[in-house]
Order: sequence, then structure tokens, then C-alpha cells
Amino acid sequence: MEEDMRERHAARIQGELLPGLDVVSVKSWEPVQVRRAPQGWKTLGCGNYAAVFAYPGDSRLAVKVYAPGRDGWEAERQVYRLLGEHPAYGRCFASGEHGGKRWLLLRRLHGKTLYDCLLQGVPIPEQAIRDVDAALDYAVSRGLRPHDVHGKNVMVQDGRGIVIDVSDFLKQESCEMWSDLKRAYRYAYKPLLGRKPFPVPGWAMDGLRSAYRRIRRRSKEQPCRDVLDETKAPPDGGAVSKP
Ligand SMILES: Nc1ncnc2c1ncn2[C@@H]1O[C@H](COP(=O)(O)OP(=O)(O)OP(=O)(O)O)[C@@H](O)[C@H]1O
Repeated sequence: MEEDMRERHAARIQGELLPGLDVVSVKSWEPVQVRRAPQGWKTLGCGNYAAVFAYPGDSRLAVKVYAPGRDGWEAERQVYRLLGEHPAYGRCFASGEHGGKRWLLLRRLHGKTLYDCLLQGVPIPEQAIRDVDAALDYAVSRGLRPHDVHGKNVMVQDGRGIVIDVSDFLKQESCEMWSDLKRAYRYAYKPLLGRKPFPVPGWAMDGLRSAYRRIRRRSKEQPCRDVLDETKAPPDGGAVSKP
């Protein structure tokens, strides 16, 4: 993206979206809440750190705004810089901090998360699983450590797999989530739903998720997202606008 376009988008985000936006994190282990957003800025989704909005007038773009007090913004910018351009990842075109609010301008993804595919009975093709495998190998080749790759962080778009949340890829500890998910795909999804997918009820999905969390003994409070030394990141397009 050209520099002047980045600046125009940054001006719009900081002049139009952020002043009328109220995103809060009430409990660190629950999705953030969008209490108020300016007209025309539709919420696409909320994670435990940030909310993501459609960019009005350009369906190729989305804006992710971190809730005050939630870290991860710096790490996410760095990971996108290290990843560069790859078909199985999003892209960060610009980022900034304004009035205490931290934002990223991202490539908008139009697929469905694996979680939503299960809820809605939409088939999950093997190709998508292979794409994510290849994408994670690529991340390792860029010096990153894939982390927190689960059913809500992977999308299927036009039959291909895309990793949508890379903010934990700087963490040093290993994470088994993707291996576990692949095992579940191979030994449960393929035999039971592979031929004729049907919607899995929400209560069953929630039950499976909490059973998995118990088994893995994941703590509810999430630790900080680590940040690499800036000097180790190669330069690229993620322009940062001044507060
Ligand atoms: N580039 C994108 N295009 C479209 N929708 C997106 C995009 N990025 C994120 N979303 C939507 O916003 C939701 C929250 O985004 P994301 O998972 O990145 O937030 P987070 O707070 O970092 O998440 P987590 O709790 O997993 O750490 C996603 O589940 C997805 O529905």
C-alpha cells in the first residue's frame, strides 16, 4: 500500500473511528466488549484483547483496536513484519496509537472460522488443514513460534486455510493446540462429519472447549504477549503513525 494511502487511512481511523469508540476488557479471559462505535463502523468480531471493525467503503480492509489495558499490539505488529506477505496470513498495512488507543489496519478476511464451520455444518476441507500446516512451517522459517492456533483463529476462505491471529507467535513456550486440533480433525471430524457435515450444537462445542481446557490445564489469566527487540525485526511496510 502506498504511503499516502496509509496516511489517509490513518487519518480516518484516528479522526472518525477512535474518538467515538469505547472498547473495554471486563474480564481478561472473556472477549472485549464494544460499548459504543461510530455509525458505519461495523464490528466483525471480538477477541480477548481487541475488537475488529470493517473499514467503511473498502471491503478489503479491517481495523483492529486493542482495548485499553490489554497488551499485544506491539507483538502483533512485529509478527506481521516478520511474516511479510504470505497467502495463508493476513497483512498489516499500518498501525498507530492515538489518544491511548492502539490500532492496526489489516487485510480483511472474508472466510469462516473452523469453529463457525462446525456450528453451521459447513465442510472443512483437508486442503485448509494442509494450508495451515504449511503456513506454520513458514512462520518457523521466519524465526517465529506458532502459538494459540485453534478453531477460532483459523478461517476457511474459498476452500483454503488462513491463520487470522498471529499475536502470540513471539512466545517462547511450545503450544500443542494445532497438533491437537489436527488429531481431532483426523480421528473425530473425518469419520463422523467428513462425508455429511451437520451443525454441531453450541452447547456441545462449549462442552468440548472447556473439557479441552481442563485437560490442558490452561490457566484462565493469560500471560503477557512477548515483544521482540525492535532491532531484530526486518523493516517493512507497517507504518506507525504518531500519537
Ligand atoms: N483480518 C480480519 N478480517 C475479518 N475479521 C477479522 C480479522 N481479524 C479478526 N477478525 C475477527 O475478529 C475476531 C477477533 O480477532 P482476533 O482473534 O485477532 O482478536 P484477539 O483479541 O487478538 O483474539 P484472541 O482472544 O484469540 O487473542 C476474530 O475471531 C474474527 O472474527
